[in-house]
Amino acid sequence: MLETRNLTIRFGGHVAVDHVSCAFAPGTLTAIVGPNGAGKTTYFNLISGQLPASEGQVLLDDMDITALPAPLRTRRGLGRAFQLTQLFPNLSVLENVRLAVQARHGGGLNWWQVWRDRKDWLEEARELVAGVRLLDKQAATAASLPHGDQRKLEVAVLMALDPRVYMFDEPTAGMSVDEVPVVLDLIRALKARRDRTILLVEHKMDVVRELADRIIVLHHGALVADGEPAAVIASDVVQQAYLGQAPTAGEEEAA
Ligand SMILES: Nc1ncnc2c1ncn2[C@@H]1O[C@H](COP(=O)(O)OP(=O)(O)OP(=O)(O)O)[C@@H](O)[C@H]1O
Repeated sequence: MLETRNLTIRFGGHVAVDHVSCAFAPGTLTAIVGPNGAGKTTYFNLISGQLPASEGQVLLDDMDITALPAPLRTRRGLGRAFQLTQLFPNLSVLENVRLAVQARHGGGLNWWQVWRDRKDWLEEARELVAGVRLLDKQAATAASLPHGDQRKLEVAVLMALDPRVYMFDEPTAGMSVDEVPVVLDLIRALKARRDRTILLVEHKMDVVRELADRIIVLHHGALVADGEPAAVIASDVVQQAYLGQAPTAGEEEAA
């Protein structure tokens, strides 16, 4: 179980994440939504350790990991897609995924001959590369890929690491229309396993509505709604703070 307690960060006088307390259970996909600047990415950064909390805690299986740097949180099972640093730019698509498979099996990230000979790991890597539709580019270096392909490769690397907590920050942003379903299918398959905690920051409400078991809403850094998707989307707080800001008929007349 991943949990944040009163998690807060201030930038000068600005409170970007404001005492957010929330628990995320395995087998649940939680979408984090909110207007631009609401604090979603900053909340992710606090959970994954990219930013230090001003106040509050991050707990993983009841262990306080607030003081741990990002790599140690990763080692404990927090996995975040879309940190380009995860990729080795000069290695091929297949090698990037193979190294992640190797890391998961405890082989570390050293490029030793002995690990290269593990045909089963190579096969697993190839299946993951096929899953993101990059087999035809398996020999290309990560650096040479167009943006959408790099993001798909990041998903494959994350799947290869198979963390207990998956964090996706706008997974389909910058992807072409034919790439989007590939990534959504993978998230769907992951969700169907029902054994992983999945956090998803996503602006596209149709995606959120379809994938999320639960939605939390951040607004000005604070948690303002939390619950079952249909109810949260219909709630006044979301309609006003996020979705429409559509004035009611009465307000239109008054304006
Ligand atoms: N390193 C930083 N220094 C100063 N202010 C920051 C920093 N990081 C984020 N902020 C501020 O914190 C607030 C929350 O930003 P954040 O990027 O988390 O919002 P968001 O909900 O992810 O927005 P978007 O949907 O546009 O990605 C914003 O006002 C932003 O300017």
